[in-house]
Amino acid sequence: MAIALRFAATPPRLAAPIPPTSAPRAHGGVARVGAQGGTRRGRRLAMAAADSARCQAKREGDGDGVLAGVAVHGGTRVEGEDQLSVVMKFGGSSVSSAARMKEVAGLIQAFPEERPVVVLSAMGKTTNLLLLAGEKAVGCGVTRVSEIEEWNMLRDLHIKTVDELGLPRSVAKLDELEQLLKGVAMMKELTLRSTDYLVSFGECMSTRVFAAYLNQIGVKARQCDAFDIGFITTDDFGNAEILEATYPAVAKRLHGDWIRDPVIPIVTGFLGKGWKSGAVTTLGRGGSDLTATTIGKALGLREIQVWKDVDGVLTCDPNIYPNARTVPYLTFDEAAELAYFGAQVLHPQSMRPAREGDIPVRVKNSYNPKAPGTLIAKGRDMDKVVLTSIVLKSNVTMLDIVSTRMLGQFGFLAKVFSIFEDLGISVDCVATSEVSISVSLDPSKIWSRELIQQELDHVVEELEKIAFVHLLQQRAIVSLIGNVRKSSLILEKAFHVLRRIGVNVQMISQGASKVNMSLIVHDSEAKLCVEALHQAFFEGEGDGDGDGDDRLMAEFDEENLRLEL
Ligand SMILES: Nc1ncnc2c1ncn2[C@@H]1O[C@H](COP(=O)(O)OP(=O)(O)O)[C@@H](O)[C@H]1O
Ligand SMILES: N[C@@H](CC(=O)OP(=O)(O)O)C(=O)O
Repeated sequence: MAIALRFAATPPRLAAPIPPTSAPRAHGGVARVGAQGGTRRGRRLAMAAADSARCQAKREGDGDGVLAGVAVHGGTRVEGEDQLSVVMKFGGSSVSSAARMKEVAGLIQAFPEERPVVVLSAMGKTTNLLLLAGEKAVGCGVTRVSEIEEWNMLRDLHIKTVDELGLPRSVAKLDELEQLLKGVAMMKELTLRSTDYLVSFGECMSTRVFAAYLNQIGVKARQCDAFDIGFITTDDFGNAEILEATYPAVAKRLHGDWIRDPVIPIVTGFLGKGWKSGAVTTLGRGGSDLTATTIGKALGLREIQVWKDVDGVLTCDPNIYPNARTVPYLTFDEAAELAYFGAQVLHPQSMRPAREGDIPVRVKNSYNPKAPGTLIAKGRDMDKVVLTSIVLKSNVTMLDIVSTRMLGQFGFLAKVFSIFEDLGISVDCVATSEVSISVSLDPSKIWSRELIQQELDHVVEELEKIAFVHLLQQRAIVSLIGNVRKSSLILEKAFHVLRRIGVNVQMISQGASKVNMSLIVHDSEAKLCVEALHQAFFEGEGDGDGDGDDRLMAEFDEENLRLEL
């Protein structure tokens, strides 16, 4: 196996750290300049822009109610009481029952000075249940739809929830959903397009129930379907991309509605409208985070909050190793890399709008709102940062591709990658030498779908026309997200730990992102690696034999301690 290690050029210096704030801040009525208007000149420009937009809105009689107080997508803005101020996104784990919805309503009420846009996911595991119910409906026959276990589970959950919240059962759209499942059973067919429509019921139901509950307790709210308020996407059902036109459209709609009638918008996460088909699309699993950051950028909001069931982004997946700790600060780049390499806590694309709009993202725990959470922003002081988080992506397939031709030939890499492009397969990690290339393949073209064997056979067949190919399955990528300026320190320590536990690394890759070093190991050893690396980097354990290794560990512990202080 060829091992190649590519080091990045000198990383850029990042900006000063951002002061922590443990709870959303109030602004009263004082105009505040957003992140991009931080300088005096910026502030003057922002004021001028706001004034001119206000004048224009006045001149135009505020036609359809838009831009009265300047809501600029991704641009400088001035915040006042006529503006929505934050996004609060609550994931499925935060709204999994009536009790949880009451808690979330309490959280929104706890910050009366905020003017939030609320984004909700489907309740609990509803999306999974809808997908399974749809699959079963295809083969079960119309008369047996009512027996589908997953349909019964999600129907019972929604009925119990509306009953406990004291709402009419009709709020939950369950009849419509049952009709749809019967339609699928009748047609004996579920396309990607109809799957998205089916799955959209999860968010359509949770938002309707929650908005009705807020109104019932006297907090004025308006339910909004993302596909009706300007979320315009590609027509890639199951994994649609948000198009640029979304930003002005969403800003116009949400801001206009707010000016006309300032009640809290409760927006369906995860959904959009295909620009050609006009049909409902979904943004890939976990896509409500992306809905939230898109709204944040569209309206140029002060902060995007994503409320989860953990105390923020953690040093590793707590399901893999429960001693995981909260990471207090992250840059957008670190968070994006972490999400892309498999940390389920954030949608892989969700950092993009936040980064482009320079809107800080706060990851909070709806079960423990006092915990400060994680603040994700453009820059942070990286001087004392060594390792930030360890991410594991399992069930990865690797290909070792060795050229059949002589050294020094050109175009080999181009040929290899054009084959991947033609077959629509995305590559995660790459390591190259003169005559060989090792790649790991993204196990999912569509977020949760595994690369199927036929596709793999096809890739190998194509590559074998130009190279010797070895297919290696059941591998795992252990990604070390950290300060690449300390890459030697990180790798020295990591390899020391891995040698100690007897694990052989099969490939190393360090991308240009400057925050991620990826090690490929066998799947069966991956969990052990994460545990041992976590203990060494975050729990201060050497191997205890009192030699230089322990001194190295002590040096690391000292650095980490300084960081914590
Ligand atoms: N590095 C990590 N930090 C925090 N949570 C993680 C991490 N890796 C995986 N997770 C998992 O992600 C879950 C939160 O994400 P998700 O289920 O999408 O939340 P929600 O549905 O509330 O948006 C946690 O419960 C945790 O099990
Ligand atoms: N309900 C969708 C979208 C989503 O974002 O969910 P969550 O926020 O619970 O991860 C899903 O399960 O993929």
